[in-house]
Amino acid sequence: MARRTARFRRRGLMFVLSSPSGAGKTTISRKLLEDDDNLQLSISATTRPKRPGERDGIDYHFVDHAAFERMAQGGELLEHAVVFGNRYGTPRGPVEKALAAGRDVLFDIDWQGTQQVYSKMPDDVVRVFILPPSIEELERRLHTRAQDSDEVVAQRMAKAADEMSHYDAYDYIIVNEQVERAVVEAKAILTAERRRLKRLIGLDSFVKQLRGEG
Ligand SMILES: Nc1ncnc2c1ncn2[C@@H]1O[C@H](COP(=O)(O)OP(=O)(O)OP(=O)(O)O)[C@@H](O)[C@H]1O
Ligand SMILES: Nc1nc2c(ncn2[C@@H]2O[C@H](COP(=O)(O)O)[C@@H](O)[C@H]2O)c(=O)[nH]1
Repeated sequence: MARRTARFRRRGLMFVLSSPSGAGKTTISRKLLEDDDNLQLSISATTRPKRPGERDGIDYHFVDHAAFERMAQGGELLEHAVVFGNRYGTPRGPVEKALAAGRDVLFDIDWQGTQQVYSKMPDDVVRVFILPPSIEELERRLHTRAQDSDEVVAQRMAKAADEMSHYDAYDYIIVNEQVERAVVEAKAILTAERRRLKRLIGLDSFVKQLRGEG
């Protein structure tokens, strides 16, 4: 007798990482994306100047102020905020398309953006806040990244305490001491959130089939 393979689908989720600048969001994100075919990065638009090694359309969509304003006014951004004096925003189209196709989307956005996406799509958003092991280590990381001037590093350190004050608006906290450990923890959260009952579509008929009712 042929085996019947009952199937059910899942709506994609929005996996949001926030932290003070330099705590390790980009590092952790890259490792998550490397190992996970069902996860894609939301590529933000920003008016910030490109850092050495950054590529347009891969790390960010680098746009001027007029283009950013057009996107914001035209409703093309799911959220947007001013961070460290530059504008950042999440293009809406790729996110909606991915979620509908059951793909998960990873966001590296600040607390203001997290608040906006959560208020619009609370059932789809999983919020993770990354803390550094100490404030001294955070400063060391910003300096060793060697991509920002001392002035920019000082500006980011001055904002770190304010950023961290928003930790309690998140669902999960990861202290990024050892990057491998932090990645394991982020993967565990993602795996568990993917199995949440509320994200599964058509489970009812699968269970009916299992119960011999289908
Ligand atoms: N666990 C860790 N131990 C040591 N260094 C780390 C660790 N995690 C990240 N780093 C290093 O710290 C620096 C900052 O990390 P990263 O760029 O990932 O931070 P970020 O949170 O994305 O910052 P931003 O918000 O400014 O984009 C990088 O040079 C990275 O290699
Ligand atoms: N609200 C949003 N914040 C964003 C977005 N993209 C990035 N960010 C945050 O900005 C700071 C600085 O990033 P950097 O790359 O200039 O170091 C960091 O906290 C990011 O998480 C966005 O689309 N919306």
